[in-house]
Amino acid sequence: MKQILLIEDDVSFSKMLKNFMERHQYKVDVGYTLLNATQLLKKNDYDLIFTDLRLPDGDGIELLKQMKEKNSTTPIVLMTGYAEVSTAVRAMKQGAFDYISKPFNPNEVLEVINNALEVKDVKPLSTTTNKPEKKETTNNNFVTGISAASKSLTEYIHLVAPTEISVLITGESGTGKEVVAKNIHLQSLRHNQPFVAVDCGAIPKEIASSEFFGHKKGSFTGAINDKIGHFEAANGGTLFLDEVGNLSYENQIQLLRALQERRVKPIGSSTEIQVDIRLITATNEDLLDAVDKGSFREDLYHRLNEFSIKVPSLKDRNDDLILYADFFLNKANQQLNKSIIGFSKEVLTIFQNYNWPGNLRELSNVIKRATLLTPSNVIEKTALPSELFLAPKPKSTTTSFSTKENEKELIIGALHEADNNKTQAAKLLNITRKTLYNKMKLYDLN
Ligand SMILES: Nc1ncnc2c1ncn2[C@@H]1O[C@H](COP(=O)(O)OP(=O)(O)OP(=O)(O)O)[C@@H](O)[C@H]1O
Repeated sequence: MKQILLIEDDVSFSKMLKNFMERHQYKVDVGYTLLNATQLLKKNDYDLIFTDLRLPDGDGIELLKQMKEKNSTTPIVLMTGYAEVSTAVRAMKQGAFDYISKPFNPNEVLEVINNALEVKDVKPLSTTTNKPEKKETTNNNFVTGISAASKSLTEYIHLVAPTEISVLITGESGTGKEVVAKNIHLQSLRHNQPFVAVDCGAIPKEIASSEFFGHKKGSFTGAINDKIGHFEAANGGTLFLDEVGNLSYENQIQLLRALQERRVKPIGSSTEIQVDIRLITATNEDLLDAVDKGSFREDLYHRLNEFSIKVPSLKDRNDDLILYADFFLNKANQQLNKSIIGFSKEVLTIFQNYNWPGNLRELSNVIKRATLLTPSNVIEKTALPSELFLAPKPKSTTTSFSTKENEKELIIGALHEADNNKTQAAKLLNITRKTLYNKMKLYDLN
């Protein structure tokens, strides 16, 4: 049985991790401090060391140095917080086998352990040839963020997924609306049934009904075969209509009818087909505004919007940025067959200061391009497109908050940016919540 030394000062977390590892047939000793770990290492031989980066009496890097001095071949995996990823990257250069960022999921832990033990069995690490390869540690395609905005998003997904409620997902372009829709499907009772995603913005209105409901061969010029429509294809599962605001008025009527009757009739057919679908829609437009203007039917709007979820913009998920960057880097490494291990400090600062108007899609593209352009194992500023550092994010925290003239505007701006969340707005303004309340009272902003 392989033996792991787990070094973690958080007692309940280490207990949980130990139990998990033991359930997977590893023998685990726990050290709560660096001293504790050193004593255990004197007494026992371990196949793998899994250590927190920060320990009460030192850090994982010190342990790395000690092991190196002893010419140890035991792979070391560091557990880090997201803000410490660049330190972990430095540690890997000094010989750590891998790092894993908290919070991590069980599959990631297993994958890292397997990778490390595999390398130990096949090719013991030596102190001179310790150029570790960063392995993909993320198993699925959904990263659950750690920011407050991401946490409430995850909570909403969990809440609504197991129901049959129609969900309207809103949010800027590239925030991950389709990924959220897929996730709702995967967490629903319909997860073994089809998930059919349709981009309504890409369907010309003349052929929309044939796309949605299908057609019979010969029913119109160009109908050379029978075609199954999206409703029928999604039968039993989930139909996801993206950019739903782009549907023509006529298509909206057809959609509403299909949703009310739960039956569709392919063009040219005389028989109706019963369909059982769960509907999820998404839009980056203000649909209520479209309802007001009369371009979107109010009855359809209410039908689609039994529950709505707003996917936060990347600029409002600052705490998640490094986590997503790391995820996209792993993905790009795999796609481009590279093994870049991280970003320079300067690049991370540029990422934090940029506004990301294209959200996660833009971040993913920037990282893929940079991965392609980077010849070394760390992404530097030179691999980034210049718009990232020529247009820094306006920071409401700095500037002239103390000057009375614009104080009120800054507060309004921060409240708006934080979706009226006072705690978050206070954070943006770098003042306490109490000060924010006082100032709101002063400026009559209640
Ligand atoms: N939670 C997530 N974890 C990992 N990757 C994500 C996540 N959310 C989004 N992405 C990635 O970000 C990119 C944009 O996501 P998606 O296409 O779902 O955005 P969208 O809001 O539907 O965009 P649009 O409004 O343009 O249709 C995709 O590459 C997707 O894989």
